Amino acid sequence: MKRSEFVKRIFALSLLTTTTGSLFARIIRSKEQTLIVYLSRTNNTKAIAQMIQKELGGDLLLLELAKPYPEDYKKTVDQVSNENETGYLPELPTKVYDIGRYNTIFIGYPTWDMQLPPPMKSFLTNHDLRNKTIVPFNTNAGYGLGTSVETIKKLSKSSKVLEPFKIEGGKERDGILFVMKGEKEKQAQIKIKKWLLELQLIK
Ligand SMILES: Cc1cc2nc3c(=O)[nH]c(=O)nc-3n(C[C@H](O)[C@H](O)[C@H](O)COP(=O)(O)O)c2cc1C
Repeated sequence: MKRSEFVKRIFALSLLTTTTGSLFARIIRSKEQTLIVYLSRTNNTKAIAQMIQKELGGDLLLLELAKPYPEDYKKTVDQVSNENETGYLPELPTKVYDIGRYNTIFIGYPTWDMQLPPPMKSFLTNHDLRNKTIVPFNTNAGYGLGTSVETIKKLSKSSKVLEPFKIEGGKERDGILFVMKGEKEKQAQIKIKKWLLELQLIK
């Protein structure tokens, strides 16, 4: 890597800091004006985020939590349900200070409680997403997107929200965790390509 390119990359990374001052969010690659931000507990949504990045490029950002959810599924379900009822927005250690440089922001999440997960509500609330193109993508246990896209539209103000991608992922309730491998992974790759073509984000 040339020195100038290295400096440019470090600069891009340094624009992402945590509120505690420690570096950095997990940016895998710094390129273009696309940000792919995702929340993932059992890595299905993460796999989809990585497939999108492979097709399109862009910066990949895992949404981390100041206080992670319990490992226990049932306890997590109860906590999420409570947060949804009270409108509690969990604290995120990460803020993307240079959000202005991105035109297109992919928002990836699992369906939780038939809603947008509270941490993603926090992310959308904490960032100025006016006049962006927002592209939702989702994995779920077979029950679909719930109210998540309506919530994204509400929280991203005047941004244009494109047609979401959704695919069946894990079923943690039944002990089925990561499924994006083998034939399922291939199907997902084909489905993502078709979706991005339809959105005219790739040619
Ligand atoms: C707290 C919690 C709540 C969930 N609620 C739903 C739901 O309401 N509907 C649904 O289809 N799947 C639900 N799921 C299943 C996840 O959406 C599904 O397993 C998804 O693929 C997980 O993505 P991940 O591997 O990226 O974490 C829930 C999972 C968790 C952990």
